[in-house]
Amino acid sequence: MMLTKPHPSSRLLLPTTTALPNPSPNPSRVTPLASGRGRRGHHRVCASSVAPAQPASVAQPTAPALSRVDVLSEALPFIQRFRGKTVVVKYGGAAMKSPELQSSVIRDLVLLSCVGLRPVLVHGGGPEINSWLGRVGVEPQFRNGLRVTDALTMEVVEMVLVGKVNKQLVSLISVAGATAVGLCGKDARLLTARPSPDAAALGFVGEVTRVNPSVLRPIIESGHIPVIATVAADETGQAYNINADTAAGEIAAALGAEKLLLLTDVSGILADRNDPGSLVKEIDIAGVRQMVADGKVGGGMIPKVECCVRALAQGVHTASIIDGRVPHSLLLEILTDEGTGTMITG
Ligand SMILES: Nc1ncnc2c1ncn2[C@@H]1O[C@H](COP(=O)(O)OP(=O)(O)O)[C@@H](O)[C@H]1O
Ligand SMILES: CC(=O)N[C@@H](CCC(=O)OP(=O)(O)O)C(=O)O
Repeated sequence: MMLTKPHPSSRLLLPTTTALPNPSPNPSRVTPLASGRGRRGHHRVCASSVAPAQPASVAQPTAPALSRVDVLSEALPFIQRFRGKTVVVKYGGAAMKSPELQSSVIRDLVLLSCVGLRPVLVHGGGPEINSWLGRVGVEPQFRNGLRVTDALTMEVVEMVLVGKVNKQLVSLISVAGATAVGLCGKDARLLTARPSPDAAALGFVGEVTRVNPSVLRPIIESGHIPVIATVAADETGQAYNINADTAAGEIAAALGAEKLLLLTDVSGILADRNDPGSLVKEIDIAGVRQMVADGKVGGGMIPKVECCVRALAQGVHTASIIDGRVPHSLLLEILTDEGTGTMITG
C-alpha cells in the first residue's frame, strides 16, 4: 500500500478554473486571414491595398498560454492510448451537489468524448433523493451505505433519479456541446434486478443479476454519451433501487471497459478515514479486502470498493476512486500520469 500527503496544488497540471484554452480567444491574437472571411464573418480588406507593409514582428505567447498548450501536448499519448476505449464514470453523492461542479464534471466528460474516448455516465443522486424524501416526511435510513427502501421510498427514488437527475445531466451534456441519451436499468432490460440478500432489512434494494449492454452499443457508436440511472426491474416488473457504484461496476464489466472511475466526495480511500492526509494511492485487491475486514473502510466506501474489485475480476483494466470535488479530477486521472485518487489494481 502506498500513502501520500494530501495532493499539493502543484500536482494539478490543469488550471483550476478552466480545462481548455479560452474558446473565445483574445481578438488581438486573431490573425487576419489572407483571404475570405475573418472570425466574425466580415469580409476582409486586404492590408496591402490600404497601407505599406509594417516591419515583421514575431508575437511571443504568454507564459499562461504556454502552460495551457503544454497541458494539451502532455495529454497526447494518453489520448492516443485511450481513443476508442470505453470509460465508465460514476458520478454522484456530495460531489454532485454544486451546480458549478456538475457543469465542470460534465464539460470534462464532453472533452473526453470530443477527443475520441467513449464515456458512459452512470449516476447516483443520494443527496437529491434525501431532499425529496424530506418533502414527503420520510427520514432517510442507511445500512452499510445502502438506502433502506420501502415502497414509498422506491417511488421517490425512481422519480428523482430517472425523472430529474438523469434529465438534468443529459441537458448539461447538451449545453456543453455533446449529445447524450438518458436511460435507466429498465430500458431495453439494460439491468435486471433481484432483491438483495438482506431484503428483510433493506426492502426494495436490488442487486444486478444480468446486464444487457446491447442498447448501449449503438448509442456509443453514434457518438452519444449514455447517461444511466440505476433503477431496474425484476422479471415481474417490480422496481429496485440499485446502488449506483454497484451498477457502474457491472456495466463496466459487461462493456469490457478500459476504466471504471468513481467520483466521490473524499480524495480516495483513506488509511485513516479521519485523516484526509492518509490517502492510499494504489492498492491491490487483497489489500483493499483486508481494509474492509479490519473495519478501515466503511459506509458508502464499501460498495465502491466491492464494485471495483468485481469489475477488475471481470476484466476491466483499472478502477479508481477519485475526488469529484477537485476541479478536473477526471482529466487529471485519465490524461496525465499523476492520477488523483486511489487506483485499485487486480
Ligand atoms: N477508508 C475510507 N476512506 C475514505 N472514505 C471512507 C472510508 N471509510 C468510509 N468512508 C466514507 O465513505 C464516504 C464515500 O461514500 P458515499 O458517501 O456513499 O459516496 P458517494 O455519495 O459519492 O457515492 C466518504 O465520504 C467517507 O465518509
Ligand atoms: C441502494 C442505494 O443505496 N441506492 C442509492 C442509489 C443512488 C446512489 O447510489 O446515489 P449516490 O451515488 O449519490 O450515493 C440511493 O438510494 O441513494
